[in-house]
Amino acid sequence: MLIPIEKVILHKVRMKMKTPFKNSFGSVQEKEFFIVELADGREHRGFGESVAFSSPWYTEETVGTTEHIMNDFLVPFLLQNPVSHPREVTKLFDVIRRNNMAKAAIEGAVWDLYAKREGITLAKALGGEKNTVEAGISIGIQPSIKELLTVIGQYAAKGYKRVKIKIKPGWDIEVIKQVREAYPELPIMADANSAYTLADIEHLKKLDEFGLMMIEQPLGQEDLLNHAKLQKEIETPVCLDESIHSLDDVKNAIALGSCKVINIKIGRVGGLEEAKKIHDYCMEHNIPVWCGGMLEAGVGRAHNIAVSTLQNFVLPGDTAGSSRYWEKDIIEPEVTVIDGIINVPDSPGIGYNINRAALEKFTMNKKEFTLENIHPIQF
Ligand SMILES: O=C(O)CCC(=O)C1=CC=C[C@@H](O)[C@@H]1C(=O)O
Ligand SMILES: [Mg+2]
Repeated sequence: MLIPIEKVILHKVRMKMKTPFKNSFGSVQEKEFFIVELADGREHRGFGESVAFSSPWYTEETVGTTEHIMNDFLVPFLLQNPVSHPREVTKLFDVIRRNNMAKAAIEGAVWDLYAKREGITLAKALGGEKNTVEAGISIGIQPSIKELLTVIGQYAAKGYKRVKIKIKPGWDIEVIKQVREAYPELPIMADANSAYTLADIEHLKKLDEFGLMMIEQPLGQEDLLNHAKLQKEIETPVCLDESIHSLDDVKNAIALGSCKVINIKIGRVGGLEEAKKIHDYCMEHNIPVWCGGMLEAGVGRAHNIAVSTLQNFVLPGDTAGSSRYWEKDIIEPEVTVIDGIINVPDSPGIGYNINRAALEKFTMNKKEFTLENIHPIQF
């Protein structure tokens, strides 16, 4: 049976984070994004969240490109071509190259709508089995090592299952050394966001003595070959983030030996269906995966929790609680982390309600699309 989509609403939202998040590229504090709302003409509403940032420092997508691609292509195309299962959306959108974050925002909303219509949780619709997921925390670059140690202490006290520390040249070996000395037992990892090149191999080898769970994306996003060379030389497992946009990228990375761990971000890989395929492939190849974060508000967070219930998400994700970034989230209840654990909600779909008052408060503008008001798309 087709999933009837009568109306698509794109809420353009702006939320201010409690504190800026700083990595090797720069700093984010104001986050603009879209909440995609799909109405089935009955009582069900499906929600998705776009994750691209305002400028193209993480991948090439931005809030502006997401808006253009959703408004002018994806939304009209979906309204014209109803699907009977969310897995068909990936195939439908395949005629449009890349723009994975725009695709994922809409595909995620179709999954939520589908699960709600079926009366099952999104986690179950995806084939997830866990009732709880482990949460890690990602900590941006701090003004000093002393401040970093304090921030880590606060999150360690909350029971987060692992701490990710951002590194870059000049803020790396000494930082990790001091963190390790201060917290000898804490599971820690480092994320470089491509701040190094293969010429830094001897420098990166120095990280081996600190027992890191992994180093995330040390080299450039196109550098699968060099990551393979690096992985052969260092003991610390390499995890790929920015290099992975599809199952094909994962196949290449594993065949080359470029990494031992994969960070799956639903937006970066174009949606939940591709995320699931990557998960399954990694499981067959003994590559553990975890769910990366994009500083999401509640809807995106809920999708991350649902995908993390799949069996091979064996490492804690960047799925912190709502209060990590937001004074007030747009879902209710908010996501809470207790002793590093999130209870997977058991009501249908994403399992959290939209707090309409909060959503309205943060909405800058809203566009509604129906079959009657769109320009037909043909390829
Ligand atoms: O959502 C979170 O809490 C994770 C944040 C995080 O570590 C990242 C988000 C976006 C870009 C990067 O800076 C970084 C990452 O590379 O994983
Ligand atoms: Mg990363």
